[in-house]
Amino acid sequence: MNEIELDAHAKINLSLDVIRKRPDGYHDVKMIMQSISLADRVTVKRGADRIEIRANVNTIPLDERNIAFQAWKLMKEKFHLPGGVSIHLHKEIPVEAGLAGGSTNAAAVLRAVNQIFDLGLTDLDLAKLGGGIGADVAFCVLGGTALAEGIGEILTPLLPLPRIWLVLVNPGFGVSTAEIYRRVQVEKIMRHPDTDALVHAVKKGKIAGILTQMANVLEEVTIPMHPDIAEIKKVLCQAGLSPLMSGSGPTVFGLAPTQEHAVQAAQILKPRWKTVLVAHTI
Ligand SMILES: C[C@@](CO)(OP(=O)(O)O)[C@H](O)COP(=O)(O)OP(=O)(O)OC[C@H]1O[C@@H](n2ccc(N)nc2=O)[C@H](O)[C@@H]1O
Ligand SMILES: Nc1ncnc2c1ncn2[C@@H]1O[C@H](COP(=O)(O)OP(=O)(O)O)[C@@H](O)[C@H]1O
Repeated sequence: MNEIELDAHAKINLSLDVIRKRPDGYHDVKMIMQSISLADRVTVKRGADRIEIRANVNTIPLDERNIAFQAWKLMKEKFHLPGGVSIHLHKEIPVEAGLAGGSTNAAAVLRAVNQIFDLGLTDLDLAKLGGGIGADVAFCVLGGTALAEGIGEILTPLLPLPRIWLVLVNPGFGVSTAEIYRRVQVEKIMRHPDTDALVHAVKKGKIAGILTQMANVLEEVTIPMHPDIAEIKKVLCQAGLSPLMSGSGPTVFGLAPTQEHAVQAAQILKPRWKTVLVAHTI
């Protein structure tokens, strides 16, 4: 096999708690992660002795700063792979959006290289390798619903949820994850999510329990910097959806009772915000 094309799914955080700042500057977190249907299309092709990255957008770097490049470099060095690859990223996931757009591209490259070079690695092997590239990469390899701890790389898979429809609203500007974590003051966090209660609700597939427990402590940092996010949450609430900021933001997702409800709410929101998408949990 010389070429492989994969869907690289985005994630949302049904909850996000920051526990402490670590001596290495990273933060220990506790989050419930959920893969969603929104996806980039990643094509990896075996090629001459170099790496080439192309994309359908001009908002991401196409050199060694691209996390897909780092994923290939890791695999090439670790497994002494011959030659190079050409990678095409068809981005559908907004950039710097809190949806793990970069991490999921890296995860797709790990999976594709494993198949193209017939390395025989398991998803768990790949997730472990991914943890060395970025905090969210391990989850993006495994996908589904999971409790993430450590810096995000220690994963406990949870039972898949029934399909939940959602509306994603992205205001059209990016947020730097590093900057948001730099500004977090753990001792000043007002409301920590009850992660155990949320895990329980997820295990029971109780959507009502999930809705009441969803919380993201990074909202306390990102929203004062970008009040647009509070406005999006308000409008989603008025449309009958349960809203939460994903990751470090700025994308807000709203859980809808039905697909029709999500589609109708999205129609109302579309004229106002740069990107409004209907998706579902997978
Ligand atoms: C906030 C979350 C929630 O899922 O997602 P996004 O908003 O990025 O999608 C993640 O914790 C983001 O994970 P990811 O985006 O992979 O982080 P990385 O590239 O490894 O780190 C970017 C920077 O964020 C900070 N960082 C990241 C993760 C973490 N647990 N503690 C941190 O302090 C570090 O300063 C790091 O240099
Ligand atoms: N393949 C990629 N796709 C998206 N962003 C990338 C990629 N490679 C590197 N980046 C960089 O990663 C940073 C975070 O982007 P992204 O992963 O989309 O956001 P988030 O961490 O909020 O989910 C941005 O500065 C972006 O330029």
